[in-house]
Amino acid sequence: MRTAVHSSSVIGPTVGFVRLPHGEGLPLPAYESAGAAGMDLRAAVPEDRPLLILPGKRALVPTGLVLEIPEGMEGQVRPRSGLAFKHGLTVLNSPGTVDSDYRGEVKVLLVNLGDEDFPVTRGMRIAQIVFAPVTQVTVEERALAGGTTRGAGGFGSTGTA
Ligand SMILES: O=c1ccn([C@H]2C[C@H](O)[C@@H](COP(=O)(O)OP(=O)(O)OP(=O)(O)O)O2)c(=O)[nH]1
Ligand SMILES: [Mg+2]
Repeated sequence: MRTAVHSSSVIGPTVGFVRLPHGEGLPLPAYESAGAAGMDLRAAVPEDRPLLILPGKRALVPTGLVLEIPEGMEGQVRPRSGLAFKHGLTVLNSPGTVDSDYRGEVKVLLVNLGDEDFPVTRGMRIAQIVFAPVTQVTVEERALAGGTTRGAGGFGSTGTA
């Protein structure tokens, strides 16, 4: 049973959603619980032609949506943990980055890491998108980086336990 879509009391920035013709009839993404971080994205594949992803293969899945994300924000396309756990299905480039100036269709790059064929059907919730602030920095070339206690230690330099 699907639970009701919640309308959060949190008022955030507004993101524009434009539905493309092949997305007609699909529900717009929505927060599925009051405190959800992401909105689920649905597959805008033809009703009569599910997209079959074979084990080890990947597919770019259309969502039927063009977004208008405010400047200073991005959309992060992330896997749904249920699909990853049950079927080994994940987002290959996770988190996918949707730039605020992108006006093409948002697509989800799914990869099947499971051992069975996975059929993506129309309207299936295949991934989620999280909107987040972005900071663009100014590049300042320097001759040397200032010293720190860590220095160049990394990749396990502080131990494993
Ligand atoms: O999961 C994703 C990732 C990206 N995009 C779209 C929106 C993003 O703004 C654009 C470019 O993404 P990215 O910068 O990750 O790809 P690129 O390989 O660097 O392509 P480009 O040269 O177009 O930036 O592709 C998606 O629809 N879904
Ligand atoms: Mg890029």
